[in-house]
Amino acid sequence: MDNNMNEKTTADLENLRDLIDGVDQQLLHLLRKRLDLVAQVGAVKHSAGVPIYAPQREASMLAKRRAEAQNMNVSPQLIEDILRRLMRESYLNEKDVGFKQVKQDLGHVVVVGGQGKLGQLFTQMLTLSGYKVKSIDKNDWQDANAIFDGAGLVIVTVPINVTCDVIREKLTQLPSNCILADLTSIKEKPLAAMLAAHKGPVVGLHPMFGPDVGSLAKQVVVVCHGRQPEAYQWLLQQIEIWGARIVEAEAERHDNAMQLVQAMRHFSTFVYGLNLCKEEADIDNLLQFSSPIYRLELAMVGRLFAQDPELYADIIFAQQGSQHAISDYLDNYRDALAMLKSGNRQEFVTQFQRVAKWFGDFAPQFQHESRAMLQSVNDMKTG
Ligand SMILES: C=C(O[C@@H]1C=C(C(=O)O)C=C[C@H]1O)C(=O)O
Repeated sequence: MDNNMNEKTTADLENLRDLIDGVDQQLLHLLRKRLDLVAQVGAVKHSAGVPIYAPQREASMLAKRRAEAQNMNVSPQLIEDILRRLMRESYLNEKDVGFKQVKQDLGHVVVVGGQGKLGQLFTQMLTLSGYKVKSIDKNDWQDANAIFDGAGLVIVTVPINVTCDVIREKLTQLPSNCILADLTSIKEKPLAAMLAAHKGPVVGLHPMFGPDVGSLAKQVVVVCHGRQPEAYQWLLQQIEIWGARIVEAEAERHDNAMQLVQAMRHFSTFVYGLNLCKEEADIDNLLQFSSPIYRLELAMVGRLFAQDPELYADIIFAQQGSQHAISDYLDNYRDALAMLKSGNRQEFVTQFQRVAKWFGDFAPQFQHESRAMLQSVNDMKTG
């Protein structure tokens, strides 16, 4: 009765609500119990070196709970949603006990760009796995010799536009058995620069996530092999123990995909924001009228502008090829606009059907996936 003073109520309603409060409190105790068990799982995994994320266990557990829910006349989707949310919590909690250290006799790790957000994330994950990590950043190069001496792994994670220069100018004297890796979101040029600068093991990595993920469970790390894969196999295993999936790719193909997945995507988001700004759209007002999908879209656009412009400039300006992808988009936009201006409604329907056919089974799959997202956006609403 504390905060629902203004909402209409009756004695019957209050009685039922007390019972619901009791059930929710029991749920809370069960959650505590589950978290404690998960913490024990985390400790066992830590000593056994078992990955934090166990997809087969999850699938079989979900299938059983869904079947049981059905028998109890509970929506299977409800229990699945709840368990998925709980599993997300598990990944975070399992992380607290640390991770098994795959490579015991490495020497230390140097993170070049250790002050950056991704550098900090990898430093944290490596430290949680028992490695000694030293960081070197813009202003520390006078201490370089001491920092690199005895390093077993050097990870470069500096802005894209200086990555190759840093590799070429600073990383030519590494110990010969040291692994040289980078985390840049383009792969061809940094990989070539690393292979030229260093004669030992080389690997290109691209973590396909931002530094705010919390846990690496289910995230993807792209690997482009450079030289002596047997020497850095342990690193890939270590990343898998953190919960991520390793996807091998050829550098040129990866970079081509990034023109669409990153440069084009972020650029069109940027233009969307620019347009809202120039049109002096009233965001408060738009939100008042927003459908869940608009809210989600605005969130995806707005979150870009909460981040570092340099990072996105880097991604968008990194590859010449991105300009072609973006120009093609503009051409298609222009053609579509001409179709609209000419009032050719039939042509719109025809093109729509063409795209739908091209999406094929992905269209209904994406509709299903996005339904869950839209519902949770709606759940987030308060007043
Ligand atoms: C708890 C575990 O770790 C993860 C979390 C799970 C959960 O919270 O139920 C299930 C599988 C794993 O992805 C486990 O392996 O059992």
